[in-house]
Amino acid sequence: MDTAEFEGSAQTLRPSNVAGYEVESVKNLIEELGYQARIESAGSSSITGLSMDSREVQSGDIYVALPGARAHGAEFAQATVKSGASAILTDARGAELIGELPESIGLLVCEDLRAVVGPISARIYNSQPENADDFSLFAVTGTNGKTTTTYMINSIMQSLEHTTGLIGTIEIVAGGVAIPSKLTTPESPHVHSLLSLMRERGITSAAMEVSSHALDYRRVDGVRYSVAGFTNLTQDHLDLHGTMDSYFASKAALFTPERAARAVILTDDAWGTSMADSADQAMGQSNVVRLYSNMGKSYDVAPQLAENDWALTDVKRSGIGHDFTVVRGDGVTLRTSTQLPADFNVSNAALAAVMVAESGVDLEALSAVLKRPETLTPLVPGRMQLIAHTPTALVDFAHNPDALKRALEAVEPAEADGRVIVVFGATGERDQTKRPIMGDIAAQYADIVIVTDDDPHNEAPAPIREAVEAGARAAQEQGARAQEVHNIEPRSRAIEFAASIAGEHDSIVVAGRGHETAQDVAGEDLELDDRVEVARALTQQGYDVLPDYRLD
Ligand SMILES: CC(=O)N[C@H]1[C@@H](OP(=O)(O)OP(=O)(O)OC[C@H]2O[C@@H](n3ccc(=O)[nH]c3=O)[C@H](O)[C@@H]2O)O[C@H](CO)[C@@H](O)[C@@H]1O[C@H](C)C(=O)N[C@@H](C)C(=O)N[C@H](CCC(=O)O)C(=O)O
Ligand SMILES: Nc1ncnc2c1ncn2[C@@H]1O[C@H](COP(=O)(O)OP(=O)(O)OP(=O)(O)O)[C@@H](O)[C@H]1O
Repeated sequence: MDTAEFEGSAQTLRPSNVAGYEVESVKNLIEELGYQARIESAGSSSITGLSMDSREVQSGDIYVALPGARAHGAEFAQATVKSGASAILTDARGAELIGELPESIGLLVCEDLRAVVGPISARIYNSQPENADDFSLFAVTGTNGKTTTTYMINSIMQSLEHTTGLIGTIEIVAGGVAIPSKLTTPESPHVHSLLSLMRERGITSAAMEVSSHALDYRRVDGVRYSVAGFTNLTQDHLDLHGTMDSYFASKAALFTPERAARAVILTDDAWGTSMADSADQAMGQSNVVRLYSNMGKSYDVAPQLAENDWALTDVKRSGIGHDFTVVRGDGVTLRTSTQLPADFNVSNAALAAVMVAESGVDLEALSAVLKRPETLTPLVPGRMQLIAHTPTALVDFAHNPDALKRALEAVEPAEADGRVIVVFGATGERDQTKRPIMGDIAAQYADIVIVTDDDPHNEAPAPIREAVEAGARAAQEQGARAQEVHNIEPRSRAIEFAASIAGEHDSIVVAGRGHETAQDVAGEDLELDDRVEVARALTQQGYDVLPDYRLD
């Protein structure tokens, strides 16, 4: 693989084999999709790319000027002419805003812009050629576990000798080469250009995180996954979705025949069951697979399984992880293990294994690679990432109530005098209702609660901390476990404090920021890597840390 050719970001990289399109053919495609479009000006330049952001327009692009929450994309259309745009696709209001355009630039008007931009991107970039079954494309959605599960799928597919791609929160990787990106799920023009680029470079399997934002903003329209998986649904992102029901509806949109050939749904609670029922209705029962994982714990009595459903059994603690088996209703059995800590990683690993099994790979080959302990133990940066053994110190990305609870449960010290110490905060300008709830959970599952800043963004940090602290103190008053609740900023000092009070038998969890290396405070990115801070603070206290984090 030629790494030099990947220089650029998900926002700028384009496949090379792109046929040109005329404005007329884009109009025809919109009509084929069942929407209306009208040509204001045919223009004279061929369309070879697509962009939804004026700042990313490249020569030959059709610029899709959308109305947004803050601006109308049409306000930036004139700038795209200078960047070499061939045409502009906008709505009637956008067409008015744009004003005069040079004759060579096409202008197409349609009122359903978000609905058409994905399929148009798919066509322009030919991202999923018809009858091409040589590419396995996996999608994972759910509140928590998307990144971890996609890393696990990626690792399995690599073990099966595929050249793989990964698209998600931490990074986009194509054939081992990282491509910088801004979003968990990039905008649809980027998704389609990346998929096409991956095909061009000989990649045969990709795993992708699909956020609820992506489904709401139609970033994966025009993509059809071989297998789509669901992890779980718990409180998060209510600032966008308003209610859990509407959050559920956003996620359910992935499990439709247009978007996925097959679905694997973790069915551990009422949301999982509803998701599987909804998928049954949309995709037909034979294409929907239920996976019963009992939240990552062994079933004493395995549930009654339909022929194509799976269940987790025989979970046994092994090192910091677990050995386990997944069994299908028809008797197929896969025994495997993961060394990533926590019950939820057993669920994630089971989901990854079953999604790959359901993608049509050879089950004997799969069974063989799953026997290797490393297959389901990829390094997932900032997810339950161990920094030191004594005391146990982990950096984790838990930034919502369920993840925090389950991360804290997973680090319960083995020794009677061991305590759980948690350092965390809440993000500014996001779901405010989470703040006291996370404080409450911390006080219930930790002995020492240290509230600090997460990414305040443009919100004042002190009131965010106070809201979290109030939740912890209220729980404490009701007899929760926490002996102490502290409110300390900045985050590095909170981590230092945790290290300074930690005894050898304690567990420290620094939660919320995971792999992130910059903290957004009032629009300024301050350098901050929890893993480095934890290592530094523990080293100062005379504790040893894992080799990757030893200071020179
Ligand atoms: C809340 C949210 O998701 N907003 C998305 C939305 O923005 P918006 O409606 O406010 O757009 P706007 O700023 O009014 O601009 C309108 C249009 O003008 C364009 N524009 C704007 C300025 C300019 O100079 N030139 C230009 O072309 C914009 O690209 C946009 O198309 O539409 C834009 C274009 O489609 C998205 O880029 C933008 O995502 C922003 C960047 C974002 O940060 N989204 C986050 C919250 C997100 O999607 N996160 C999820 C993960 C969540 C999780 O699981 O934690 C993700 O998948 O990453
Ligand atoms: N299956 C799970 N159930 C509950 N919590 C989980 C699960 N898997 C991971 N977590 C917790 O959620 C955090 C985020 O995990 P991960 O990054 O894999 O999920 P994600 O869905 O990609 O999250 P995000 O969309 O916020 O990036 C982890 O650090 C861990 O605390």
